[in-house]
Amino acid sequence: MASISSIQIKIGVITISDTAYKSPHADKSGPQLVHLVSKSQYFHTNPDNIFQVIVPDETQMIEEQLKTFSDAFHCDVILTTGGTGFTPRDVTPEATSRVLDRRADGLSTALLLKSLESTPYAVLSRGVSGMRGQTLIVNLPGSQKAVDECFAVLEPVLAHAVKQLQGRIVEVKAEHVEMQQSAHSRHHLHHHQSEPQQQHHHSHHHRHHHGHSTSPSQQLQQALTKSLVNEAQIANRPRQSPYPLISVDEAVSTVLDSVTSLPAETVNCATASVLGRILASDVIAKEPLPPFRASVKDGYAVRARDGAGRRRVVDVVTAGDESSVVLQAHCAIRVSTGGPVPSGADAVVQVEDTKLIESSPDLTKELVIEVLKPPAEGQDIRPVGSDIALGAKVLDAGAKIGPCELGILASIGCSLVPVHKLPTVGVASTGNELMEPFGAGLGGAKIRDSNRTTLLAMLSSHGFPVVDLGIIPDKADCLVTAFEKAIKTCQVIVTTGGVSMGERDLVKQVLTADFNATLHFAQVRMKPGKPTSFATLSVANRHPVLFFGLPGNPVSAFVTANLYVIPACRRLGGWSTPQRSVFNVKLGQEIRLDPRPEYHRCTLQWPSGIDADVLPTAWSTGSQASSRLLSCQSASGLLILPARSDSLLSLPAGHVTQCMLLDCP
Ligand SMILES: Nc1nc2c(c(=O)[nH]1)N[C@H]1C(S)=C(S)[C@@H](COP(=O)(O)OP(=O)(O)OC[C@H]3O[C@@H](n4cnc5c(N)ncnc54)[C@H](O)[C@@H]3O)O[C@H]1N2
Ligand code: MOO
Ligand SMILES: [Mg+2]
Repeated sequence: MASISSIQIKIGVITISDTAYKSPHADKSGPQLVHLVSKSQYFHTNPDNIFQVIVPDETQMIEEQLKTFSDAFHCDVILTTGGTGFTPRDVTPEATSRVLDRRADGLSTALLLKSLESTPYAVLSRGVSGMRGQTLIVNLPGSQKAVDECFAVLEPVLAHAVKQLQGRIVEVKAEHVEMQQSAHSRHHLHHHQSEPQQQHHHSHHHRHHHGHSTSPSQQLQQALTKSLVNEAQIANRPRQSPYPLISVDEAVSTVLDSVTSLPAETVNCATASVLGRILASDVIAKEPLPPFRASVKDGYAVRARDGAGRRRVVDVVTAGDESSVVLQAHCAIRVSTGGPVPSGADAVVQVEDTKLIESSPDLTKELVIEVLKPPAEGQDIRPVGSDIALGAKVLDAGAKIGPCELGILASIGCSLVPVHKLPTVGVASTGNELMEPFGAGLGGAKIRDSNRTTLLAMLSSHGFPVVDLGIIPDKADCLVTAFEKAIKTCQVIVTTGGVSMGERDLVKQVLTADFNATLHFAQVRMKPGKPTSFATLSVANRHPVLFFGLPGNPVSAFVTANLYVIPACRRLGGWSTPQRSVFNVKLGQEIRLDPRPEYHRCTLQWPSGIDADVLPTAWSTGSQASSRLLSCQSASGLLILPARSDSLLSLPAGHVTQCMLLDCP
């Protein structure tokens, strides 16, 4: 029993009832389950690890909630109560079945048998059980009495089920051994007090710092509690940010200086993946263009030295054809634009500069024409390689492959090119308040997660492969689990939220304490985006992983992603000048300054005349609150405004200031 009772279980309790959803006080079974769970003798559940919600009898909302507890909160067990009966609104088993990967009917049968001891009506409960990923989900009936009875059946087996589900059987065995050994060695402890106290050292053990040996029980402890951050001691947190406040320029240079381009890979020019990529080496033409002497005009191939005058039309070549005739004196071969100029000819005369003298009676042949002006040698002929010479460098290393570059590669038959690899960028939103954006209705103090949608779309539109890392609750363990997983597949990890001064702002602590990441900066003198944090993580045999902890406010996340994340990803992808273009604009209106240098969203009106001195006019998008994403809607640029000072409170209309262009590089 002792080894079983050491397990920490994270539990989600969902009351499923229209009535309880409308009046939460009516819910007795949910609180009862929480109570039973927290006082269990069979396993430990820290109060922070019990999540409880009420949802109505709506299939989609039930499904969403099960997924959130399983996929985002990484609950070990989800217990539902209610919605298992026969009324039309009872849909819990259907919603649950839709999210399960595997069924565990034995559990539901056991619950049924237990309930049948009290009432024959228990047969009307349709609850199901099973697994979604590493989460065990069990439907319990709605009544408090049934909850008590069913929990009594579940309680003794839950911990074992969780361990099995998470593949911790080996650790369980190791723990038995370790317990026996430690009981043995405790007798000898006081004899070794002059030796280093190794048992304290594990608190400095970082992930990815292999080489420390940890005992099986320490490993088990880490597997269970994950983070080394002491998130409970909120009174211990600093009351001022310990990180220096740096300038935007310094922050941008810090980011770009710590990033080098990813190595090259060869991509096929016939695939869309090549567009927007940066060439890793020069491209040399292995074919000339044109590959033959090509006519520039529709007309007649002639010998220039024959001058003006009559020519017999001896052959015809249209584009794509060849002529086997070698042109003789005072003859002409009719040619078309792009067709090969026959040998013997050294000029082309356009049809406009000729006159028809004689044709066949059925008009299908031109027999004789007259060249009206004396032609010059080489006239209207594109020599071989005149557009692209054989062996010439057509594209430089560092060039971005756009539509024309791709066309150039096509024109010389270059099907494979070396380009810098693209970083895979993972995007997560952190926050206990967040719900999936496009799912069911909101409740309580929840808001919809918009940052992930914005950032994933922004990164994809810049051509970077993205991974949706979901919503991570503001819990150190959850952050550790999510980051560990993300590091395996992503070169860049972008989170939003959890980087400021709040007690649940744990991102930086987890990065430094649990991952030994180098935190380069965590405060930037800018509005929005002050708590923007940037860290790098060394991973063996790989490019360092870049970590951007962007602020949670939607505008702050958008602006800082443009300033830091996009340039960093571009540099990884091989861009030598990855920053957005900055140019001068004229303010269309007076703009009041913020105490911090501000990146003020604006629309731009481009001058239509040809006056070289006229600049685009910039207009504010209105309230610049960091929470108001509407301030970014239709914004073409970010005005780079200085901080307010006593002598400068606002900038007048007509003032010329710098603007960073958002809608193109
Ligand atoms: N005592 C202080 N408090 C705050 C400071 C400060 O210096 N001292 N800085 C403020 C500034 S500036 C910003 S910006 C925010 C940044 O906070 P966090 O990065 O810790 O983000 P959260 O606290 O998690 O959330 C802030 C805000 O944004 C909303 N949010 C978060 N994630 C999302 C999302 N995915 N989609 C939509 N909205 C989201 C969240 O609900 C909060 O309202 O801190 C200030 N506080
Ligand atoms: O810097 Mo925060 O991003 O103002 O809102
Ligand atoms: Mg915060």
